[in-house]
Amino acid sequence: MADSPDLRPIVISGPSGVGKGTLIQKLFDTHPGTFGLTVSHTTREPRPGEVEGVAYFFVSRSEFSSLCSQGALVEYACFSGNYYGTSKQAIENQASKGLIVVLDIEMQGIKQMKANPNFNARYVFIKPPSFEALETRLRGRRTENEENIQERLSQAHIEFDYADLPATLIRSLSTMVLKRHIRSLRSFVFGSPSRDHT
Ligand SMILES: Nc1ncnc2c1ncn2[C@@H]1O[C@H](COP(=O)(O)OP(=O)(O)OP(=O)(O)O)[C@@H](O)[C@H]1O
Repeated sequence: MADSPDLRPIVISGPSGVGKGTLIQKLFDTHPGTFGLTVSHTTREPRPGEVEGVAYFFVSRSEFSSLCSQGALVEYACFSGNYYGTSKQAIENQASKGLIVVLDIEMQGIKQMKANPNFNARYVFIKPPSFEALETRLRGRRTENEENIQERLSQAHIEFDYADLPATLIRSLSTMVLKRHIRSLRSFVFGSPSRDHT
């Protein structure tokens, strides 16, 4: 009898411009019907044409906060004042169809996932052949202005350092970061400092 397939999610991370999107597209193109993407939750307003449950699950800040405190999200982050997160349910929806979920997650999200002992995934960090190659790829994409490119390159140094840390140290740092995240989300949503000093 054949072994059952390993359906643990594959979590891809790496500095901006390294080629994560390109790689994921290639995975889907070369192995149709094998991989799946998840629909994220967000507190941002839907844009015209965006369909609930297709582009995102659109929720209020307090709904997002309760998802968080119920442990329903495996990771979340705030960009431009809006929260975005990946739910366990979204992953399970794809896994129940026999698909391997592929997630493209930035460093803060990786820290949260690694701090969660109930989230079992395979982590892949994509490194460029050199820092110069990363800069060439970022510039070659022609989607960013100079300020943006510099920001992304300095963030890349932080991500390389993180990726090179031993796994045990990453786990303990991640737990601390996760607790801090939950506290700041609570005070952002409810407008008062948290009394949780865990
Ligand atoms: N293996 C590769 N060798 C050289 N160039 C590559 C490689 N993979 C991707 N590229 C090019 O690098 C640029 C960045 O790729 P891509 O947009 O996939 O990066 P990304 O990691 O998804 O970035 P972001 O996190 O900012 O979305 C693109 O122009 C792409 O064509």
